[in-house]
Amino acid sequence: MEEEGFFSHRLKLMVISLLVMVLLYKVLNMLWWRPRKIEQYFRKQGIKGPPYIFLIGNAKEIVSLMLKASSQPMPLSHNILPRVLSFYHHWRKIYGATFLMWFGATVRLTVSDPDLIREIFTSKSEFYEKNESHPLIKQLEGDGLLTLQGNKWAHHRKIITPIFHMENLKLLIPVAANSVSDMLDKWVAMSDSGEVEIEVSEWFQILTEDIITRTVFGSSYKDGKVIFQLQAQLMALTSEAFQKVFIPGYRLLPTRRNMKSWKLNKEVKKSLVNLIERRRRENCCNKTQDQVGGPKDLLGLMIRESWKEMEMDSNSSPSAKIMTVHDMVEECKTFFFAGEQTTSNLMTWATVLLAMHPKWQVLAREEVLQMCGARDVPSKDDIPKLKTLSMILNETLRLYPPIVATIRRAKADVELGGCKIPCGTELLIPILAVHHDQAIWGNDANEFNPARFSDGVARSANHRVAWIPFGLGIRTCIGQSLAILQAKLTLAIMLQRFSFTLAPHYQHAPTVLMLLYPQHGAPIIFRRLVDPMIDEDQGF
Ligand code: HEM
Repeated sequence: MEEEGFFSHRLKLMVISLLVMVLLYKVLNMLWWRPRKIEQYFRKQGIKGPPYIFLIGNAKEIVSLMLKASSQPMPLSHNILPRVLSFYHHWRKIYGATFLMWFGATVRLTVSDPDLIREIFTSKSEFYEKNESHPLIKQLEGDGLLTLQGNKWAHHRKIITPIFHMENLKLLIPVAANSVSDMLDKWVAMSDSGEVEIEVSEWFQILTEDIITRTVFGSSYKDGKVIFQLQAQLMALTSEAFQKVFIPGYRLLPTRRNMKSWKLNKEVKKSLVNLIERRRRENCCNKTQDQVGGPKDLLGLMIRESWKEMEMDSNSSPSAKIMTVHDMVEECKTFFFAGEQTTSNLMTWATVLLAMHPKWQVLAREEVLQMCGARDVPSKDDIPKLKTLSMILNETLRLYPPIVATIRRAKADVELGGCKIPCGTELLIPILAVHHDQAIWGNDANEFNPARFSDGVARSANHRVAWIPFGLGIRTCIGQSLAILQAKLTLAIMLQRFSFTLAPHYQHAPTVLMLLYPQHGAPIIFRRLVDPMIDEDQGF
């Protein structure tokens, strides 16, 4: 008996030791042997990069390069790549444009050749997928269009697309113009002797919050506004956390900030569920309610679709896809995340650029005055005719794209530009670097020259895949027409009422924290144009 117990004890010990050894092998393989093997695999193909460091990869060097670059403002130049993507700029000089780098034990290959970018996003897109976001961002972005994959993504995209049809967006113009006018009236009220200094990035954020809220909630705008104000607080808290050095698992600890975030997150979800349930009940009593008048909104479309799907489901196929309340909640969060700060950043940089380049400001104002006069807000028919403004926005998105890079992951072993890429490799596409590449845009790649877009985007550079601020292929930005419409409307009304210059204490410091933003704000001096027709003639 005793002998039997002794053997079973030894057996247990052996099994435990074996399990520990297997675990150790797996950990070492993941954190050491596999990265080394991948490094060698790429080196044999002529692709090098900064060496992998156990566990952290190149994170320490990336953080230190980024901190050094953002420690001081830069001259008033648009050569912002060395400051904004300092690690990319640094290693590209050493290893060439295609190099390997490590985020922890995850390998990333940089790809900036437009032919290869086209392959990844369009001709061979079935071999690539979106990667998982940073855990902090994951809780903000919602499990909606941005992150969904496969059939569920295609189903949601089909339901949501009608919101962004031009005919629908045009219906938003009167309310959007009212919001812009209200904002500018406040600036006038704040101005002493016709002049006022405005931190535009803050004001534009409030403005875009408003239009996104209308796009998402439509007739439930007021309730939606309260919810999105909470979501905005959550986003500010996450930005703060994002600036701290990332410690794995830290976000799970009950710190004061984490607890506040959890509470806000819960409140947002609960309020969205309540709002959706209420609207469903209303629609149930009057299913046509959302169809009369007003633009289509995200919530209305999703609820209507879920009714249709439920009817279909009860009649026929039990496998029909149904959009659940949870799906709707996640899509609302996604829209706020994807649409709010991106658009306000575009408007901020466009205003800064027009303040830096008065010649283009005058040209843009002349066009607005010619199309709509000095007082009338631009109508749905005027907006497409504002060609100079379109060129200015395209050039702004080229030089200062709100999203400076994107990532795809190889779903299988693939070949790209003659290079063999193992399954799981992440590809980093530095949109900002493509947009500033002299080989693509010519010697004036770092100059502000909207005229390069005078014959349209397709002819602005020597490659058709050179301008990609909204991404490319089937996962291209669904909200781009809304963003451009809002930016055009806002700038047009602003140009009608004010001339503007950089505040003397403006510091040029583009930096990236999720999106590209002005590190020290964007203070602009606005001067009221009493009669823009006359002021224009006098050369303002
Ligand atoms: C200037 C403003 C904007 C910029 C620069 C921008 C940029 C982008 C980019 C680069 C992508 C593709 C990301 C990738 O492929 O990895 C994207 C996707 C997306 N954007 Fe935008 N965006 C803007 C405004 C908006 C607005 C206003 C909305 C919504 C109201 C929006 C909603 C989305 C959504 C839902 C996706 C995911 C589409 C999909 O995968 O099907 N964006 N955006």
